[in-house]
Amino acid sequence: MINIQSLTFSYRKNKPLFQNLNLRLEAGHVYGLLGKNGAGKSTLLKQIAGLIFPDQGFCEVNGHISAKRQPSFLQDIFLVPEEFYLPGIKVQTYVSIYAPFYPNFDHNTFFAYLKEFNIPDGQNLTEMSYGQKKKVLISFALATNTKVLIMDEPTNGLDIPSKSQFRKLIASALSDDKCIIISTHQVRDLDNLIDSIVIIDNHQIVFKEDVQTVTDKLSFKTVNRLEDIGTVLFADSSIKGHHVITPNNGYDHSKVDMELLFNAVLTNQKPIQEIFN
Ligand SMILES: Nc1ncnc2c1ncn2[C@@H]1O[C@H](COP(=O)(O)OP(=O)(O)OP(=O)(O)O)[C@@H](O)[C@H]1O
Repeated sequence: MINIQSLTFSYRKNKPLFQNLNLRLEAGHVYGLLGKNGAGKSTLLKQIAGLIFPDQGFCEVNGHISAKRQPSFLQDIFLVPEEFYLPGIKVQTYVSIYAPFYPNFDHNTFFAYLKEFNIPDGQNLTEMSYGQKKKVLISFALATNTKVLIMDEPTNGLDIPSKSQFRKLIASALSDDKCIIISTHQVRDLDNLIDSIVIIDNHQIVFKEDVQTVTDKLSFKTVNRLEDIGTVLFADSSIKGHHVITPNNGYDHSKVDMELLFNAVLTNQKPIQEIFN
């Protein structure tokens, strides 16, 4: 569904952010895009959405080259940016202006999502807090029914109950023909929602695996003594003990600790990659 090939891009001369970056994303998945500050997550999402253009290579979405920004491409992709501006108008007016750009927009679902988030639909957007505006934008994004839905740090600014509502809404919106990409630092917010993990680092995609494959090949556990277990691929200690990643012997069914996996991939990349190759 999304095919990025040999993407090279820099904001400033001689400082490439991406160098021959390749990535394929399929429909029917919720991808979690992880990376350090400044790794290029937002930039990559903007490249996919056709908001900025490659220096070399291309991003192709459903057969359309993003940079060409054809109407048939734009009506089937929606990006919820990390920072956004909403005009000072009522929610209903906002919908009547912007929904027509999306032929599959579902008004009933939009107002149902707003209700789920406790946002009164008669309110003016200028009278809303940042979190409330974000809920309007997320509801709008989901109601567009676009094949590709991209969200940059969507849970930033959401209160604790809204985070679980958000997970519920995304899970219910996913279908076999949709691809959802979420960039986040708040991996715990998206636990149980993300089914594939993509990590960007050092101008490249350094890890891309579905959660099932990760748990088939790796075990995540907490132990008191590192000496008691065999090969340790990565360990992080806390007062609760040593949180470790070990190769899975084939019998373990542990839950992925995304934070631990992220730190492991960034600090001990080669042995982890070898397990997946
Ligand atoms: N408009 C711009 N002009 C010049 N440089 C930019 C611009 N936007 C981003 N950058 C630079 O590109 C790099 C990647 O930025 P980007 O926002 O894509 O990273 P990120 O992974 O989303 O970071 P964060 O986790 O902090 O949100 C950073 O070094 C940033 O300073």
